[in-house]
Amino acid sequence: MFLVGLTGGIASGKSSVLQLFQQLGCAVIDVDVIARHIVQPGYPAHRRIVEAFGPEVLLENGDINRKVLGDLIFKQPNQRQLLNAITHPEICKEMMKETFKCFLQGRRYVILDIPLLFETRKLLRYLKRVIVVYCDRDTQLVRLMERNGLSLKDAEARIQAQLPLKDKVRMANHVLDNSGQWSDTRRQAILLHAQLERSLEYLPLRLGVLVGLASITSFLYLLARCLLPSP
Ligand SMILES: CC(C)(COP(=O)(O)OP(=O)(O)OC[C@H]1O[C@@H](n2cnc3c(N)ncnc32)[C@H](O)[C@@H]1O)[C@@H](O)C(=O)NCCC(=O)NCCS
Ligand SMILES: Nc1ncnc2c1ncn2[C@@H]1O[C@H](COP(=O)(O)OP(=O)(O)OP(=O)(O)O)[C@@H](O)[C@H]1O
Repeated sequence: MFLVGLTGGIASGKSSVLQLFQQLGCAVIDVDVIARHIVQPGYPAHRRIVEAFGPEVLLENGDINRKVLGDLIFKQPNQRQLLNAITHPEICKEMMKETFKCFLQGRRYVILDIPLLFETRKLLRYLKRVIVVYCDRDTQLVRLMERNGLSLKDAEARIQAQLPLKDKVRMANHVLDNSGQWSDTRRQAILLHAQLERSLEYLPLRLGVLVGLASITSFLYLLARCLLPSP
């Protein structure tokens, strides 16, 4: 099974594209969903967040107040590092479990939406391909402000907390430009899906050819040893 990473910037359109790949029949894993799961009350990360940031980051029902915690960590890099140190190992464990489930289901490849793939870099070596969902900065700002009801200043702080999207584009194998209409992105994603399906099909084939060639070479070598007189 092969792993394909999908990343981008905050509100660049990763989840929308991931949903489309899922509709096209791909196995998908959304790391933001995992990140929300592992901070529920009762989980170790929840306890450690309260210890580190205090009860101010809790709602009345005990859930994490994501708005308060978000405002805190997107403005202060040291607080962000602290939250990452608590959540990332737990996210990683859960992601490995989900990936293993896909393997047991016999999936040929799985697409993982990992927002901080290039910031953390740890998972890059396991990925066969990386797709970056790009959109220009003004569009990203507007979409982020609208979706999260943020001021310009707060939205800019969130974008600043990540590597520039242009740098991520340079490190990608495939780029989907989501600056325009959704129908345009959808068209690009459908083409990319077909391309991925084709190219990943060739991998087992190439392996088969290699094994075949190795077997023929060994057979010829043994045959030559039997037929040729020994010195
Ligand atoms: C800070 C939190 C509470 C804000 O919650 P909120 O519901 O507002 O945002 P959500 O979780 O939907 O994340 C939205 C996007 O924010 C960006 N983002 C989230 N966490 C971080 C971070 N630590 N550093 C930089 N960008 C981040 C990503 O692009 C993500 O896709 C939450 O994002 C969180 O718990 N983050 C820590 C876990 C993490 O690193 N998640 C990112 C996936 S590895
Ligand atoms: N092509 C598009 N045209 C208009 N709106 C779009 C387009 N693509 C995405 N959006 C909207 O932009 C917002 C961000 O999209 P989405 O949630 O898919 O981004 P994301 O990269 O997953 O965000 P995050 O990093 O916060 O998880 C959403 O409100 C979505 O509906």
